[in-house]
Amino acid sequence: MAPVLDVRGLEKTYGDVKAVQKLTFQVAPGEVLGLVGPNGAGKTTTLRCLAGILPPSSGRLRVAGYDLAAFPVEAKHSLAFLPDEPRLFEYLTVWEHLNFVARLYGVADWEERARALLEEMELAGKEKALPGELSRGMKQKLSIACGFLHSPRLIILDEPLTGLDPLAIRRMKASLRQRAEAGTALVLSSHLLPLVEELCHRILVIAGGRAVALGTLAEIREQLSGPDGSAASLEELFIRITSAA
Ligand SMILES: Nc1ncnc2c1ncn2[C@@H]1O[C@H](COP(=O)(O)OP(=O)(O)OP(=O)(O)O)[C@@H](O)[C@H]1O
Repeated sequence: MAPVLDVRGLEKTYGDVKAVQKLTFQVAPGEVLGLVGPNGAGKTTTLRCLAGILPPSSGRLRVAGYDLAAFPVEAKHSLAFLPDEPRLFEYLTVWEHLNFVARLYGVADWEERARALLEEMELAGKEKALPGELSRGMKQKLSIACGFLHSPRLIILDEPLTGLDPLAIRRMKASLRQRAEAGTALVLSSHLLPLVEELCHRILVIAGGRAVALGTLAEIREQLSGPDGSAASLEELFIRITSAA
């Protein structure tokens, strides 16, 4: 099956800082890839490049078969990027946000979808609220609803559960799982390693901008810990890998 996301030799430098170096990986339809690494490892930079927000210094990115540099509109139409800090329009209500996103992406049956998403995100009844009247978690949920509205083939999430309460976390995990089961590819970055362990099919560990491990948790365990580490948690492996790197 053709990958939804194909990353070849991605590099990003800021002046003298090599934030991301030679990253190559693919994400298949229905697959959830977890991106983990210590502070400053290059996770946000990688996600911003994948979303077409930051131009890479070198390398090639394809989303749903479209080269992100050559066909940015088509590639971006196929993805949603959900940053860790929800970015909303101060003077648009919840409903107007969804309407605006629907018009940007040309979603014909948006009202029906928007209603279902507001139910899913527990925002029903908040249609007329402005962002200033929403809690931090509600803003996060609205941002996620906007990202899901055009049914993207690739969803990129930076720390998706920040600010959500325990019940909302459980629901969000179920929402992400459902979308993956329906064939959406997901890339999520998080420091919450139990979440990554629970949701992700494969894990990419980066440190100092470089990939230091890529595979299923079982494969990473086998590569790194040898026979004695067969039960090592992702947290233990993470500490071993990133200390060595
Ligand atoms: N706009 C920028 N200008 C210069 N350097 C930057 C910029 N953004 C990030 N960097 C540098 O790039 C490197 C990677 O940063 P990045 O934010 O991608 O890391 P991260 O893995 O997301 O970290 P964290 O877990 O702390 O969020 C760091 O050395 C950081 O200082």
